[in-house]
Amino acid sequence: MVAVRVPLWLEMSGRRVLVVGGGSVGTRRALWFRQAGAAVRVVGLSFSEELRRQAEEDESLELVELDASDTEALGPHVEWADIVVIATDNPGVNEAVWRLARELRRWVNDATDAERTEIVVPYTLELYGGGLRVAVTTEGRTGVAARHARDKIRECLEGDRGLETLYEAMWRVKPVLKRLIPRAKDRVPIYYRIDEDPEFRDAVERGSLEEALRAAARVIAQEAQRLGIDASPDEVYRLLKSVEKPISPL
Ligand SMILES: C[C@@]1(CC(=O)O)c2cc3[nH]c(cc4nc(cc5[nH]c(cc(n2)[C@H]1CCC(=O)O)[C@@](C)(CC(=O)O)[C@@H]5CCC(=O)O)C(CC(=O)O)=C4CCC(=O)O)c(CCC(=O)O)c3CC(=O)O
Ligand SMILES: NC(=O)C1=CN([C@@H]2O[C@H](COP(=O)(O)OP(=O)(O)OC[C@H]3O[C@@H](n4cnc5c(N)ncnc54)[C@H](O)[C@@H]3O)[C@@H](O)[C@H]2O)C=CC1
Repeated sequence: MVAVRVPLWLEMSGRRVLVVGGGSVGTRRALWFRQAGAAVRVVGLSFSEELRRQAEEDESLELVELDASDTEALGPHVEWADIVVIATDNPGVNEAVWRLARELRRWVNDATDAERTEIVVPYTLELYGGGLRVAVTTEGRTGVAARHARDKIRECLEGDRGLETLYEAMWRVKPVLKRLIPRAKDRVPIYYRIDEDPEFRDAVERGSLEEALRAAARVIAQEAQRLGIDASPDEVYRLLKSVEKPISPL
């Protein structure tokens, strides 16, 4: 396995995940992918109480009783999936499933072997109702250190009012700029003009969202006018205020 994996955020709705093993790890992974919107099928000799309960009320969570060492029976389930999660407590079975999934060119998340897993599930935290998310991993070298790092990052970010104000101001700026300034080449430098504007910075540092939005509106109107696009600071401010929150938390 290569040493450096590429960090990515994946949209999982419309995707299918096969989890092999219905114990505590299989349960965690199944619910994690299910929560992210994937259809999940769990194959195992037995299933946790939690999986059974959840599967009863969720038609996108399916439980199939099957011996995964029977690769002929498992084949169609692997073919059905985009991602195969390996999570049984039998190393021989895990190895066989890994081979089969690789043969069929499915992405593999091997929860039982950090070296050979293709997809790593990191330690995560969410701020601002899921608007800002952080993922930390040691790629299986030591989860304990990754967990501590995650908790330290949380402590550092949670108390930062300036960062929260910056986030709250800037998610409103993006759709307004996209609407007002059609060309990306013209638009992109404006994000930095706003970020560097002394009044904007001062308002952000003091945690004043209203003043930050006023300053952003002034910079945007100024830059728009320079490009021959007519927009007053008051109009831009109203546009900024009317932007709807871009995400709904998981
Ligand atoms: C590679 C990876 C798998 C992947 O990416 O799929 C991996 C691999 C392995 N972990 C093992 C053990 C444990 N993992 C946990 C917990 C979590 N482990 C998670 C991720 C990852 N674990 C990925 C890399 C993460 C990184 O390094 O940054 C979390 C974040 C997500 C989740 O699992 O849902 C979840 C956090 C839950 C939370 O805190 O919320 C606990 C604690 C517990 O279970 O409560 C233990 C037992 C105690 C211990 O060992 O620390 C073993 C067996 C070791 C052995 O046999 O000795 C292997 C296999 C191996 O090492 O080969
Ligand atoms: N990545 C992680 O965070 C962690 C990974 N692990 C690894 O995950 C493995 C599983 O751990 P747990 O879920 O706690 O074990 P568990 O004992 O709770 O569950 C094992 C599951 O595997 C299933 N299984 C066993 N043989 C099977 C077969 N032939 N076909 C189909 N299903 C089969 C069982 O039915 C059961 O549902 C551990 O052995 C360890 O290697 C363990 C802890 C954390």
